[in-house]
Amino acid sequence: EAAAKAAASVADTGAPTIFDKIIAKKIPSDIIYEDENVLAFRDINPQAPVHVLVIPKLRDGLTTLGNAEPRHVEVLGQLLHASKIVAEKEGILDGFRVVINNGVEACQSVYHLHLHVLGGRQMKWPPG
Ligand SMILES: CCNS(=O)(=O)OC[C@H]1O[C@@H](n2cnc3c(N)ncnc32)[C@H](O)[C@@H]1O
Repeated sequence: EAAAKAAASVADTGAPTIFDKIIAKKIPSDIIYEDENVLAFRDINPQAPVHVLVIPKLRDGLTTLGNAEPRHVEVLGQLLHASKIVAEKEGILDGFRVVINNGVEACQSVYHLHLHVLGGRQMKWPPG
């Protein structure tokens, strides 16, 4: 438990994640939006009719939001703006949720920062 938590907060070891393969177009993905800095693609295990992941193309230490530094402010804004574009494209601008899972207790499983854009159904609150 403690070890897992420590691991989750460890700075970027540079170890590739599955998202590196998606960015490099080495494995297939259903891309919804892409620009110079950001990539958005459908989640492989959707938790809602619309479930899209929004990631920075350059990780640069951004394994988790908890590892964000002042140098990341611009890309953090780009990720949020891209999330809005995804919601617009998916027709869920009037009802969507943006989720960042940070660390083991938040069920983070891929250590490359990503925003979940979820929608297309009535959401519940509080989240589980
Ligand atoms: C439990 C949340 N854990 S998480 O917040 O870390 O989210 C990781 C997300 O990546 C998704 N994922 C993993 N591999 C792929 C892939 N190859 N293509 C698209 N999405 C993927 C998972 O379904 C999961 O929702």
